[in-house]
Amino acid sequence: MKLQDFPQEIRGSILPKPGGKIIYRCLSCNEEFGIEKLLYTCPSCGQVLLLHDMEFDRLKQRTPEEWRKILDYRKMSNEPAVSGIYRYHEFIGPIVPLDCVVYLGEGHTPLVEAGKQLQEKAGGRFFYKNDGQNPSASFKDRGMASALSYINFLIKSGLVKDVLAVCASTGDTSASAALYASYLQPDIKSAVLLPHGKVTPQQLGQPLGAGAQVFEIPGVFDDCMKVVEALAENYNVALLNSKNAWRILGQESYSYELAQDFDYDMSSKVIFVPIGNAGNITAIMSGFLKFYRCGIIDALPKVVGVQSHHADPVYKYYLEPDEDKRKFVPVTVEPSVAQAAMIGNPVSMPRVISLVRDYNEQSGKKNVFVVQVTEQEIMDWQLTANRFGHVACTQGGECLAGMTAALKQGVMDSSETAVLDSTAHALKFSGFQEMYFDDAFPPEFGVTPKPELQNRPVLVRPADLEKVPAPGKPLEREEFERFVERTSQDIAEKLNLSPRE
Ligand SMILES: N[C@@H](CCOP(=O)(O)O)C(=O)O
Repeated sequence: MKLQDFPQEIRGSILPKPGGKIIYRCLSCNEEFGIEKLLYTCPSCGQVLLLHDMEFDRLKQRTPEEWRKILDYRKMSNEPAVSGIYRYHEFIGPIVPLDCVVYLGEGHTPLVEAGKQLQEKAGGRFFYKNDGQNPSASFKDRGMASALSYINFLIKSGLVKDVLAVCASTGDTSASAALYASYLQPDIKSAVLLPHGKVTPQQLGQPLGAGAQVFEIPGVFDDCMKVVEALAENYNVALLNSKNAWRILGQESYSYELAQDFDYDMSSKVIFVPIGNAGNITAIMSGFLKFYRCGIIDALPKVVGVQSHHADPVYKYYLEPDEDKRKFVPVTVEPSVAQAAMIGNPVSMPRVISLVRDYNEQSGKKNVFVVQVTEQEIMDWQLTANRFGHVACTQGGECLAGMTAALKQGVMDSSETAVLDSTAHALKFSGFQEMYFDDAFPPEFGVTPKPELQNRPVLVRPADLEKVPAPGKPLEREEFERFVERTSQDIAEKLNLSPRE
């Protein structure tokens, strides 16, 4: 819709102008720092940071009705800068001018309700939010659009130049970082660090294709992360992991979209999210809290983090009911099909601890939970979901397994509606499906295929045919007719088809 066609009272708010006052705040010592320089940890005490808008309360000058109207009307604008995560500009990056916004088609991913049969099998009503339908096929693009828009702003303001962006990754962050950096070249180049052999071939191909420098190193993600932290500490590079608080702001868009998808009614909703480096659960809680503080939603949904028993440090932390006795202990991860979340020492853990406290306090009750699932359950539920019309990745399977666990434990009840985060596209993780179908999982995964979920192609090659077509070698007419007749007969037999009357 053209700007002049929006209702008069809304027109001036469709394209937001820069505003607010954003600062970094340390989660431990509360010290505040300006944003002219990229910071990842507190220069005073070394703790992680979050970004705060010192003028956030100005957003409360608009009534909740006005906000909903503005956000809903923005949906109709074709202006690229407000077509993605910056539809929520005032909540994500209010200081970023619209001409610095990098939009590659991220955000506004489909929310798909599971069919009746699948809901019955799983025991509750649920939707998948398909974040694999982002440009680099994962939710990381939300955070990357925010981080790179901000860096673009710094470049355009002459505050930084010739940026080398670096990240450690289990595969999705690197794909996303490389994609967004390549869009902004020559001002930004990227280098990504991957744990050798622990990233799927599809994910490895993504940064290579985008022209990033790809380094594979021994160990697991946690080891790569330490190297990237050392690089960011000692060299002039821009760290693009979610330790970078701009990533968190962008990923808050997930919550804003859900609020909008449900017409701002978040009561009786349960949001399931896998926990890996813990940036996403941080962003989800933070996003809902901001909308709640402005009255845009009038209920905070329940948030349930899900972890595999092969990478469960956050689950273990919350097993201790007494808050004062809780102590965070990183774990050594074991192979996981939810490979994107195979992380034993999440960098956002201090943010999680602080936000869970805040979220529960604002909710007036315990409203954040963490459940644990097995590798077997993750695979079985991923394949089951996809048998019923979804494109869930293994992390999406982890969420559905988490929902069934939450129903059993009474964390969720049958009157509630769940939203499951399929964080990436199923195709990135098709190797795990192949292993399941071929019963080829190495024993350390602990996955035994259920025959009813396995599937394999069947080669049809009638034995009595002398010749069959081959690429570049078509058959003569009669031979070809014979080939079609015999092959269709064989398929009909295998499918048990009855001939037409
Ligand atoms: N699953 C992540 C791990 C890094 O997470 P980040 O959100 O801190 O960048 C990946 O895809 O690499």
